[in-house]
Amino acid sequence: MTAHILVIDDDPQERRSLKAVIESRGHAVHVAENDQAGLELLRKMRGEIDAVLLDLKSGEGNGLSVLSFLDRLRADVPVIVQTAESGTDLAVEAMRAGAFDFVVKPTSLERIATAVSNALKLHENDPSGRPLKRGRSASVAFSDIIAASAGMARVLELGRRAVQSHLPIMVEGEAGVGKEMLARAIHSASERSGRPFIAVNCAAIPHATIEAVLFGRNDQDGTDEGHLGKFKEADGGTLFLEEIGDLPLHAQAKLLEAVQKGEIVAAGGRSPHKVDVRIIASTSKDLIEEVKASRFREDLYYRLSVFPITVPALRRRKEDIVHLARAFAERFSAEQRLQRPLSLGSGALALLTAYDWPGNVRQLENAVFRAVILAEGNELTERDFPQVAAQLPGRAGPFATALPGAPSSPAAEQVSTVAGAPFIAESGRAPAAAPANVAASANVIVSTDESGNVRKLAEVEEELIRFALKFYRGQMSQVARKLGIGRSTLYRKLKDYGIDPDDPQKHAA
Ligand SMILES: Nc1ncnc2c1ncn2[C@@H]1O[C@H](COP(=O)(O)OP(=O)(O)OP(=O)(O)O)[C@@H](O)[C@H]1O
Repeated sequence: MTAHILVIDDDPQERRSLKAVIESRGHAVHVAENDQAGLELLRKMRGEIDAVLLDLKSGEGNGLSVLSFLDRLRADVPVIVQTAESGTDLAVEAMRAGAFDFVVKPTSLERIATAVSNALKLHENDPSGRPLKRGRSASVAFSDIIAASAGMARVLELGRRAVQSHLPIMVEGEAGVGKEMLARAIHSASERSGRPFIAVNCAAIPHATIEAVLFGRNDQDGTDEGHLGKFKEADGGTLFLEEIGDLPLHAQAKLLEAVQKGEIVAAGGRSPHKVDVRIIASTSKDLIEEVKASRFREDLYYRLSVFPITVPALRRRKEDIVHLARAFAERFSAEQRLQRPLSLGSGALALLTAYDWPGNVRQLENAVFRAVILAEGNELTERDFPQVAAQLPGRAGPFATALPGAPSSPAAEQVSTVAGAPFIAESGRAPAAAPANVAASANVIVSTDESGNVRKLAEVEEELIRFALKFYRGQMSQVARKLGIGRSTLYRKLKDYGIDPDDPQKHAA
């Protein structure tokens, strides 16, 4: 089948070469010389482009504008970014923003052709939605929410309690933490479950039309059925107002009235209509700050935040990562009709746990999805998560060759076999979840002494600080940040333990 590939590159020579190599694989190529022209083509050919190959230095927007455009569009198009060695930071940013893959120039045309084939493979396997924002089933039960950490157990407890009440709920948390999933679970467990759950992303609707979208619009002959408005659509059910902090002030005033009186007035109309809607709002912004800056009405804030639930970022509940990754691997294996679900090797699990996941559960879900689609064996290994490996400092993994800008050092070499995170092991043996080679590595912190007793906290702390100094090559602010302590505390501890930051392995005489 001929696929349509859009190449965005400002260098005419590069465009010609890329066009030739992609066409030689039987695909049709469309070229654009900058982001703007690329966006235009995407708009015109919406639905027809199967993958985008984007040079990150194209145009003024540094290519990232195309990614945010795709994001806004929730377009079903994998994007492969190309960048020069000096632009690898940008490439990593792009991966976070949802790019499918990246290649660092100079690279072989073969590597690019393979990246395109992989992207098409992914696209073919999931034509329903862009991997970054996968669709979710309408009905979500609390039992579908994977929660192994104490933080998430608390969220579920609050969620279950919220089911019983009729109060508005405010779900707070970074993008991708699972706010909508929680809102859906609350709806499904409530007596409103037989009625609609309507989600509206306030950040995605132009200010000029938001009132009509929410409250409907009256045409001259009465209410236009085509513009019922989300409140009416949700009547008897739940209205999920995503990114409520982005609601413009004029719509906030109308929303306040709706919440206070249970009545709405359609845009252009005068008479109020009764509605019975439970509101669940969500925000990734600090709404108190928005109130202080007069961008959000204080009275509305208090009305909506009667029952606040904060979903913690994934990096603050790392215990969930392994469980989530396994569940996603199982789900995607079943979706791909694999004979047996793909398992996750201990190296892969350690890698996934070491990473901070700025895009939270959604990013993890996409990483596992990509890995399942492209996997060749029965088990997912570190090699199946090259983007994650590339973003861990001091890591020389399979990706190091593709990412010349990645940090490398003797420390990096030493930790490369153990996925970037120190394991806490019992004396003399590696933990079950750790790779077999972990015990032999410098990346193990032993938790018991030779007589089998738990070691002193101070000893373990000293060892961890020495490890972190080596791992981050003596970059004190990074070491302090990663250890979760202030710089002055770090300096004090160095002094207490007699650690020389320039030679952390040297023991004081
Ligand atoms: N605890 C969880 N268990 C299983 N899947 C989860 C969990 N949390 C999130 N997900 C999945 O992660 C993805 C992102 O979740 P969701 O859309 O609910 O996040 P969000 O916080 O509403 O994101 P955004 O603010 O960007 O819209 C979804 O596909 C969801 O199914």
